Amino acid sequence: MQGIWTTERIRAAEDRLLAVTPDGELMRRAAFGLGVHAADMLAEHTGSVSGRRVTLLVGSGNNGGDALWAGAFLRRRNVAVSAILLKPERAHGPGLAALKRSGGKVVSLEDGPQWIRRADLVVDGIVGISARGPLRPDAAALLEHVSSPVLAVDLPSGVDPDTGAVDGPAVVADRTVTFGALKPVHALAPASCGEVSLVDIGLRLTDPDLQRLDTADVAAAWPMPGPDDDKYSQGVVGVAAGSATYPGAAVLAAGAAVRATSGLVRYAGHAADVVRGQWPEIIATGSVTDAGRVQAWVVGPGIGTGNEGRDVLRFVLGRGVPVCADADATTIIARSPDVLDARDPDTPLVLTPHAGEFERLMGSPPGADRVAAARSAARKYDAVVLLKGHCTVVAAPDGRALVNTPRGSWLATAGSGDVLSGLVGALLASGLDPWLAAGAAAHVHSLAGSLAADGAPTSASGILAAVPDAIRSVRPPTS
Ligand SMILES: NC(=O)C1=CN([C@@H]2O[C@H](COP(=O)(O)OP(=O)(O)OC[C@H]3O[C@@H](n4cnc5c(N)ncnc54)[C@H](O)[C@@H]3O)[C@@H](O)[C@H]2O)[C@H](O)CC1
Ligand SMILES: [K+]
Repeated sequence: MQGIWTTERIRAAEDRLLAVTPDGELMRRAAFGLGVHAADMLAEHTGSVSGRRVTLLVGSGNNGGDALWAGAFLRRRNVAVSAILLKPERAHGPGLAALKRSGGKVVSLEDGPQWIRRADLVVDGIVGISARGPLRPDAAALLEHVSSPVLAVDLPSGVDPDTGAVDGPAVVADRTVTFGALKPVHALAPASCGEVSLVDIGLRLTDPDLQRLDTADVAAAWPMPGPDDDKYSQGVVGVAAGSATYPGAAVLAAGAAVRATSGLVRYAGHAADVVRGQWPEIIATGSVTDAGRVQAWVVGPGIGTGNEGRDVLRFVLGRGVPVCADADATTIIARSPDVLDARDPDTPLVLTPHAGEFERLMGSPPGADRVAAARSAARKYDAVVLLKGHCTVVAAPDGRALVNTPRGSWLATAGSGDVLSGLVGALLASGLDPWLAAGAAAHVHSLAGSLAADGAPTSASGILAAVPDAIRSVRPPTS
């Protein structure tokens, strides 16, 4: 898993490292890596480095210092470097001196726009991990003139470093070069960061505040049949979803469970005939009380929020096996929390709210800090909470949190959540840790969305059809 640390943790680690490192050494390490990436971007976008023009946007802190030192390094490659100082009197002294010594230019804020317009690359050294609030007006005004590729120093200015929230003018970078460790913004604001590269400056951190699954984690977690397996041994999942009026949610959720693993899938509900017709391998019955033994339940998509839906949810919660409560089940829990009394406290529960369902559960929307929001819901309901959004956040009651950085916005389509709930349920039935099950399901769901879309809008059926290829992309067939 990729570790992600808050700016507070990173600053503390930097301070410890600064105490044992020669003055300015850390910054030069960071800036050298930044300079290499800047040259790489020039070559990529213009075909050459020497003779190209780079304009630095320089704030009043060390973020600006990184940019100035990187400019000095670029001068060695015969790049024409000009620096716009947002606060000339507070610009990083040694960095500014280094740039001047190397032949870099300092231009006034007033002349800044023309130097931005003629640049082959703009380097955003306005503000880094000490950013507070939206971008200040003088900095925001400069962004209007940017037409070249943008390289963000540490993080794109104007984006909250710890939440990834953007609530005003902000840099949109083609590439972000960060130093020492990933910050939450790098996983939570992919549209602002562009491609994220990490430069090692010797920072060593443990016990991350946030994590991101990498392919190897998902591959290791995903259950695959072995020589000693049979249809039961990989976990049987029950799906209580849909209705005679709305069978689609049942078909999608149950179908996703079929595609997720090789375990047996049982369906229970009024859409049994339609589900049986679409998925002959599913054992379908009209009622959860007739469904037989399962190792996990998915409940909610399309069951309705009336008494019958509540009875189905109460029954499923009382079975003593992990439950993924999605869609209508989330609304029932929000309206009638006493339904959770049917749940044995040791029974793992995964809630999968989107923002609206979250508001019903918690009484207010997730807000800017979606990791904190998911954690608060996880504590309140003693459940794993998979908070859907452009970036899905999965929080566990014990405080663990992971984020899934999306590949585009292809999942924003009707029925996509039904597919996700089926994937979660199948992984729960396989015995996976519920937090990891939700995270791995979200990872494969996101992959399936981008594979199904392949650059054009897709639908839940397309996402469902792409699940096997998404699994193959993390677990290439061995035989
Ligand atoms: N510690 C090190 O040696 C290393 C630091 N690195 C770089 O340093 C920055 C963090 O630097 P810091 O001086 O703490 O602050 P910033 O440069 O991020 O910004 C401070 C500066 O910016 C102004 N400011 C704050 N909020 C805004 C805003 N919303 N809009 C505009 N301006 C804003 C404020 O006036 C402050 O003075 C870190 O990100 C790295 O880039 C390296 O990592 C190497 C090691
Ligand atoms: K920046």
